[in-house]
Amino acid sequence: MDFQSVLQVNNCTVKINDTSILKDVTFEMIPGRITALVGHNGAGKSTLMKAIIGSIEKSEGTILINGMNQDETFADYKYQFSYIPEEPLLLNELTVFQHFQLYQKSYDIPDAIFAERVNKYTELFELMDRLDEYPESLSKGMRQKAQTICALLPDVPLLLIDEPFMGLDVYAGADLEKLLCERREQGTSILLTTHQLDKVHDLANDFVMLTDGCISSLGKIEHFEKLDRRDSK
Ligand SMILES: Nc1ncnc2c1ncn2[C@@H]1O[C@H](COP(=O)(O)OP(=O)(O)OP(=O)(O)O)[C@@H](O)[C@H]1O
Repeated sequence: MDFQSVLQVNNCTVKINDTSILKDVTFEMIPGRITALVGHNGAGKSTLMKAIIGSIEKSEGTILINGMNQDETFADYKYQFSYIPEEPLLLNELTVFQHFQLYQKSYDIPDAIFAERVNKYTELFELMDRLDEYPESLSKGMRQKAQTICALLPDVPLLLIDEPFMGLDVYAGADLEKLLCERREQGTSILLTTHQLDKVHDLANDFVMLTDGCISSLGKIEHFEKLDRRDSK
């Protein structure tokens, strides 16, 4: 086992209704880098994200974060990552601030760090005046911002982000980009999906390309630049 990898996905197959959506997927991420998961619509990117967070069952393979096996130590495994889904998954009965508190409790975030990050991120994403509101009164972009802040509150080794810039205005997108770079400098590894190839080039160190549920290529971002761009749409 290679403990230098923050994420190891080994020979993963995921089936939905007997159809293989992911087929024998194997790749790893080394710490402190941003990896872009790219591929056309329906290639299996979100399914792979869901397999990593454990919300979809694999039929074969293993997934390890920091050497912790998803199938053996799930309680510890889940503290190794936070996840921003493509569509915000907020709870109707909790206010924005209560969502933040839920993350504080789940990840044992010390009060001082929690207060500092809530202030910093809500100011940055202009949610300061929305803390006591429920998700239904927020716009989609605001819900996405609240969800993004939740995932950025803990210090986790691995951040998983499905379409991070979807629904964010250009200012919020640029702020998020800066925050992700800041986190990478602090040693966090980030796996993100995006169709925005300019972002892939600006942000990522590595790429993994999925084609029809299989990895069709992977490597350093410099090599992605040499690929035919039509392959990644
Ligand atoms: N719950 C489901 N039931 C049946 N098929 C599904 C289900 N979820 C995903 N699929 C199928 O799995 C394949 C991969 O879907 P997935 O959402 O992972 O792709 P994606 O690469 O994230 O696409 P996009 O870029 O459009 O977000 C698609 O063919 C999709 O129809």
